[in-house]
Amino acid sequence: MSEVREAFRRFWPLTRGDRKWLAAIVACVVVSALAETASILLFAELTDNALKAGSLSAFWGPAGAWLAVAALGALVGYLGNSLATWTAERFVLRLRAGVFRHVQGLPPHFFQKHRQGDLVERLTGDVEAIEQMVVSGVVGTVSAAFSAVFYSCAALYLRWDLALATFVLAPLFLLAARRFSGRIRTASQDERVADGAITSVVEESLGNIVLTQAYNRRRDEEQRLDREARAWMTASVRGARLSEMYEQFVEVVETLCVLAVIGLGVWEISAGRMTLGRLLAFAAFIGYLYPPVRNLGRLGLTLTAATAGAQRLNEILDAKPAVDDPAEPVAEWPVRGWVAFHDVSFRYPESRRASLRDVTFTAGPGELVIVTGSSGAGKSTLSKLLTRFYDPSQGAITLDGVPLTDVPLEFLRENVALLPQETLVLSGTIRENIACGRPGASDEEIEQAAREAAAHNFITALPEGYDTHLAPGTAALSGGQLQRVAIARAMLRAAPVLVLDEPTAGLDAVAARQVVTPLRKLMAGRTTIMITHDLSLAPDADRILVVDRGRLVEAGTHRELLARSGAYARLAEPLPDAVADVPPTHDETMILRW
Ligand SMILES: Nc1ncnc2c1ncn2[C@@H]1O[C@H](COP(=O)(O)OP(=O)(O)OP(=O)(O)O)[C@@H](O)[C@H]1O
Repeated sequence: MSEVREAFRRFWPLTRGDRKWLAAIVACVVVSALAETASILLFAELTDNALKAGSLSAFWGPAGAWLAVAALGALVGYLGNSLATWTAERFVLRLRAGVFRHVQGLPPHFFQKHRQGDLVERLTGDVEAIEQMVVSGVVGTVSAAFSAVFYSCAALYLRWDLALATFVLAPLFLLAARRFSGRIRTASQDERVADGAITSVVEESLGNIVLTQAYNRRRDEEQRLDREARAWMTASVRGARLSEMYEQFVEVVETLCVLAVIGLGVWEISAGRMTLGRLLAFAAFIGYLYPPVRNLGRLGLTLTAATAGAQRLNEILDAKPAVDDPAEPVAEWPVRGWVAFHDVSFRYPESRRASLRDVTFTAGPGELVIVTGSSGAGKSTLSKLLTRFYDPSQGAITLDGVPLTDVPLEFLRENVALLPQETLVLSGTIRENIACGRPGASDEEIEQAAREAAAHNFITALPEGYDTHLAPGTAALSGGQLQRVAIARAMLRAAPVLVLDEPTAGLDAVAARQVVTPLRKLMAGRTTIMITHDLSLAPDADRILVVDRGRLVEAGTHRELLARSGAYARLAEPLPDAVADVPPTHDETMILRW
């Protein structure tokens, strides 16, 4: 019960703004129940006065009134149900948007911990389960309670003694619901977890289809899906079996009640204490009473099933963003691009070892600072701190002398552009993919950026040119081409500070060279921090920083560091002194001619 209370405490506030509609829905339900009560009483009158007496003149009055009451009930029922669906969907819309907004602000390690399919399930199935509890559940409970009270009162009004005799069996319904609720909740929780696991397996397998096919992993993937699907089947069958058991048990209790009413009725009629019309009306009230009582019992089950969804959603909502907007942000200013790390140390949440220790360096406008080092040394971590995915555990990072923690997040990310290791593609056309660098950019500006990124020619050679559709994981462009689209996006962003994380990773030598020229254009006049293993641009760098196990072990120019014969010299060993000066290949020449 405390879980239900907790779920309400958290999600009920989301109905703010719609509560007047909830009240209107309940009013519709009350009017419908009243109309139904009136119809039954009119039916009794018709039976006793018109049917039994065979009098047509006694028929018209009650018949007309019954028709009017039925029409009113239908209209109000239609209004109430339409309103209920609209309000419920608005709640789902608001809740899903809120959870999605929250998820979007969560740090990278959250997404490493949660499988995508599971998150999808939480944003769809679990969100709807909460609606079932908070909106439909509340409306359903209030409606069922009102209806139950009306029909009970009507039955008591007709024959209080008979009514009390049949009510004795009512607690059986609630007892049954109580008995089943715990087990139904566990089954529903298992079903949701399994649902998420199935989505995850499908998504992961299809997203990795090349690996699956190339390494003949189809059978393994099928087995993985089969395992999850069987877990889902078991949970789903168990849930359905329990619900069905409950339903059938309730049917038996209902039959028991009906038989009791008929038995008592026959006795009363034979003793001349009741008319047939009254008995039929009484039986109808008792019959109408079952669905609301039954619904009240079932609502208990819905509630327990929904708490499973609420717990899963709470897990997401309780995850905290790693960074927040500053409480007192500095006013925006024309950023020059002075970046400084002051004794920065950083440990990932839930990690025991620091990934960066006492890192200090500066980079100024127009400078290229290359950060290199062995794999796992902490280079990408440095880029995550500079773009404020995380804040340092110790020390500070400043932009033009202002601590990043005082800079509004959106403004920071407008001025510090990141080109991450994996080329990121949005679902949309090439034009939209470039334009997301600066929303609102004109077609001319987009094409100009593409020209500078040496992307214009290959884009216009595509059948649909700039309107070619791209989607994550399915882009029909080469790695080098995608990287140049990303460079065009960064060109358009025109941020004073650039963070390039392995801009040539995954590209072969030719593609890498094709990217170098646009990269140089992109970096011109900006503060660039390039994280890379590829030292072909090292001779151009104003400073090279060598990171090893989280520490800055060397800093200097290419020549200075080579002369020192230390860590950098070992990293650069296989390379000639100035690889960047090699004459262009045939493909490079083609690119330069574009
Ligand atoms: N989310 C995380 N949680 C815990 N530890 C992490 C996380 N991400 C990275 N690390 C650890 O931090 C250290 C530095 O990682 P980082 O990705 O910065 O290395 P890198 O130098 O960029 O490596 P590479 O060149 O292979 O990309 C590694 O030991 C890594 O295991």
